[in-house]
Amino acid sequence: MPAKLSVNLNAIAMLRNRRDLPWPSVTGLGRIALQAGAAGLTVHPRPDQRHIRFSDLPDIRALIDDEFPHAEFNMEGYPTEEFLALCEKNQPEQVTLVPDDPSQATSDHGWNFRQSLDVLKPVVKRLKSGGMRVSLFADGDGDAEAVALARETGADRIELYTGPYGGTYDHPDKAIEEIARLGATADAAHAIGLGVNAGHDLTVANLPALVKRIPYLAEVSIGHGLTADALEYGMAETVRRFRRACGETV
Ligand SMILES: CC(=O)[C@@H](O)[C@H](O)COP(=O)(O)O
Ligand SMILES: NCC(=O)COP(=O)(O)O
Repeated sequence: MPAKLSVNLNAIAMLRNRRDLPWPSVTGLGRIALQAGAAGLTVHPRPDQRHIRFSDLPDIRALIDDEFPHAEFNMEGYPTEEFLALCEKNQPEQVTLVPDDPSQATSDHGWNFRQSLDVLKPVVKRLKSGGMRVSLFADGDGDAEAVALARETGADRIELYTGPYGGTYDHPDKAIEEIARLGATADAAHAIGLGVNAGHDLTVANLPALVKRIPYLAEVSIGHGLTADALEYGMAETVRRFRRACGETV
């Protein structure tokens, strides 16, 4: 079963924010991605709104509801009251909780489930009671005990942080090691009924090995590498290339 592709629009929004102008359009590029067969759209509305603005969220919600009712909206963020209220207002199909400090340049680690269990449990319950699926950002370090704790929060899925794997683009031997670690973590999650997503620094080049190792991978959310390719191939053709890399026949 191919992994579903969710296109992250953060980088599009970062480009838009360079000027006080409405282009490139976040919803316009999101529409092209969905028209090309992406399964959904992902955004990470960071507290400083450096790229995705809170005002983008209802526009993306409306795009999916009005034009692509079978697509999914995935919102990522740290569970502050502000972020949780944004989730409850915009009702994404999935919320991906990440342990990011507002000062972080990007997401670069998963949850410490041993330390954060008591924080995550009520948040997961609140979001699920609001009808949203919950995924937790997790390091692909093969720690089965941590995965069991992720399950204990009540979350539906984990999202494997694939940044270290993405960074092995010029070290094939290290890529094999990272795939093994990610696979072990995924297997531990799958064995106890947790769904498995993945994201961060994924590309057309590194996706096939990940999808092959984790055949039950539910979804990959991709923004930086996909946007870079879209500058070269256009968004529609890039989405088709990434869908093929996810195992889809396109
Ligand atoms: C959670 C994750 O790995 C990414 O989706 C994250 O949203 C990237 O954030 P930036 O686009 O702000 O780097
Ligand atoms: N959760 C990962 C994501 O949404 C996009 O990450 P990246 O492809 O921008 O690194």
